[in-house]
Amino acid sequence: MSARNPGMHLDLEWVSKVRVNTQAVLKRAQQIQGRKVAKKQWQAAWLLKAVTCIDLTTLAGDDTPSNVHRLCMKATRPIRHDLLKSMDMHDKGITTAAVCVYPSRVADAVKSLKAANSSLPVASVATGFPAGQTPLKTRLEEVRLAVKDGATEIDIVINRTLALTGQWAALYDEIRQFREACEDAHMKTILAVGELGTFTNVYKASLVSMMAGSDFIKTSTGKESVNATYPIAIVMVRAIRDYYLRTGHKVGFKPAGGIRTAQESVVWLTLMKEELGDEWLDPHLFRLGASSLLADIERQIYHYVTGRYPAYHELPMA
Ligand SMILES: O=C[C@H](O)COP(=O)(O)O
Repeated sequence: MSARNPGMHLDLEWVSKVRVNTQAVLKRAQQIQGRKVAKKQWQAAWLLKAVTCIDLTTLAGDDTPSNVHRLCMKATRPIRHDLLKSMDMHDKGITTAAVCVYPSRVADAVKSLKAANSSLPVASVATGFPAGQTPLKTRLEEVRLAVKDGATEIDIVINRTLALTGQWAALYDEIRQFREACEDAHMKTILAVGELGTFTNVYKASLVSMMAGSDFIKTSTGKESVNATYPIAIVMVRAIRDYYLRTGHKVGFKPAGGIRTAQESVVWLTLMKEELGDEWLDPHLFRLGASSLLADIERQIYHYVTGRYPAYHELPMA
């Protein structure tokens, strides 16, 4: 992770002046999606880069210590060793960026990774994920407990009621409190963009979250009906750019929810490269929140190495 974003005072004048040009955003998103995809070794290199930026996630009601253990093992060895060897990448220490689990499963993940001698970070969603509709006291306690159990990254959800009713000062105060409860754990703030109504609201919520000290802003929980879309990402990364230009603080970006294909991961990397530059093509400033994306990436790498797609049993851990 990079230097933390300390945040700043709430600048309501800046927030109130925000206007987003919807047509321009849609046009830019189309341009980026239309870029020619790199082929062969260039594509394989992009896919390995994407792997290193994944927060490998399981957020299910039926999560158990054993499926969390399996997730952790996959995160430490995301691509089959022989495939990496064929690409001469077997000794590069390729892992995902982190694993991401519910607060009750943090201790399981920490235990599995420790047993595997891995220093991979454990991220935990918190603050009444996914809806955020629990009392503030409970949401704060959840953050503290996840940190106590060993989470070094906390993905908080914002209070959408406050954002939708324009209570930006109250939203800022809540996020500030979450940031304090995180202590040294890095904080990713989930906007749940599919529930914010307008691009202008998404931009305003991004700004307020960064002003309150978020280290990353994240699109979605994966549980809303609209999750990570390219137009919404354009709005959020432009807020990141504007915040950086005004304050000098670099905030990371994490699209999450519904990202399933290797091809999509390349579009996300292209978007980051074109909008924020090469520095944001790194896990300290870019994460892909996904539960099933890695399986498709490994499948495409298998195809690159062998010239054919694998049968199910050939990538059993995918
Ligand atoms: O934060 C990560 C998301 O919840 C993952 O969503 P997904 O299961 O659609 O990949």
